[in-house]
Amino acid sequence: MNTSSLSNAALILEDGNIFFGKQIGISGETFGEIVFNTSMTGYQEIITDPSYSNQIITFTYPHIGNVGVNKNDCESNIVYANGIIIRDLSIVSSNYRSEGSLLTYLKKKKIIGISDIDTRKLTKIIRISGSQLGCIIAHKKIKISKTLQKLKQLSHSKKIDLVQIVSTKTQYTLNNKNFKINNIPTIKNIKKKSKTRIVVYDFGVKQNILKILINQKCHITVVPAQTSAKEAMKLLPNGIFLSNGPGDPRPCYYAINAIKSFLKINIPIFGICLGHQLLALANGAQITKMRFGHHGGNHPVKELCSNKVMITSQNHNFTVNPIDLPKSIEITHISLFDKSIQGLRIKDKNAFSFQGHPESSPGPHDALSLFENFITLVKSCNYNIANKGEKCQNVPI
Ligand SMILES: NC(=O)CC[C@H](N)C(=O)O
Repeated sequence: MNTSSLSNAALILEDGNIFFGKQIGISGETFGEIVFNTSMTGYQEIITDPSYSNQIITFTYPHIGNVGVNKNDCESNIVYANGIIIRDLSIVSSNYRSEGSLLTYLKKKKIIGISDIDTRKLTKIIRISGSQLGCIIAHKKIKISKTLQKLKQLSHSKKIDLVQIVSTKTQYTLNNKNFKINNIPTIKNIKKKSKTRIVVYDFGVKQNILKILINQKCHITVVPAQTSAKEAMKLLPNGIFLSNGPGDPRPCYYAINAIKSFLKINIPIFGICLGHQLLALANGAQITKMRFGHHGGNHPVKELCSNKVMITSQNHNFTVNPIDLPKSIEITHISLFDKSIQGLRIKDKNAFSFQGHPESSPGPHDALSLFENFITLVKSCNYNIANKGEKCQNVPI
């Protein structure tokens, strides 16, 4: 198909809408679920967040690339997003921390993107129709009917468990030598005496979560998503952290089983985003897909016990269904945008979770105190802490 001389790329949506624009990144074709992110800053953290695996991100903020890219702002070494869609790519990277341009970075990471399209119009389409699949074609041979056919096939294909793809394949430990820890908000009220042993379930964990835990003097062991509770308990953890991650949490039966075991022995648990959804599933709640999800840095969330409102960073397409919520679950936070569940606590257990991103990166730090709550809970439970002369003992699971 012949497009205008300025266009060398197209975005084709499942519903037949087509946008012509300019290729950014490498040439080729890429498919994925189109989501829009409303953050005004933090494009590098967003594209490297493993939770965006298999998705194509539209940035509603019109100028992307202004501050370039740098090593420290990556949420992983891989760009997990399947593609990016922007209005204007900045040709100048103007920031003292910049180590290169976004364009060069996209090419290096072999990412396909499109610029110079009406992202406001695209966002309105997604808001009305709900999430849909799309394809960026970044070469001259744009074959619309063939692409539409492939999009139809994809929308009917079996959903894959993305967590197993992005999770670490091997267990590893971390300390503060592993990170150049700067720009990490410090939580003030934590006593930094003894190391707290945390097992982090990596469902697609963001680096900033690990940095914050390490900054709180935690000794961290990151384990693959499929690690059984028995294996994890051999590490004598004082607490379990359930990370964020991509896709639908419902196929992650292995993690749901492990969480059920952790709940039985009542070890402290904190879950973020996908981790929150898995904790809910382990307690018998239902998960549903949202119309177009929450992706942005300005989502108001109310803590129900205090009526305090915090502005939070969010990135999710699924949510805990409030209908027929099991009695064991207490809702602790709700979204002031759509009243969806944003936080929960398991009654009579040392387990709680948050749907948004208290680690931010990018986004506001209002919910950071949830990490403080976790560390305080872990310290007060003394799980796997030996008294003088005793050895740590695990409760058999
Ligand atoms: N950031 C996340 O952990 C996302 C969780 C889940 N994949 C969702 O889209 O709802």
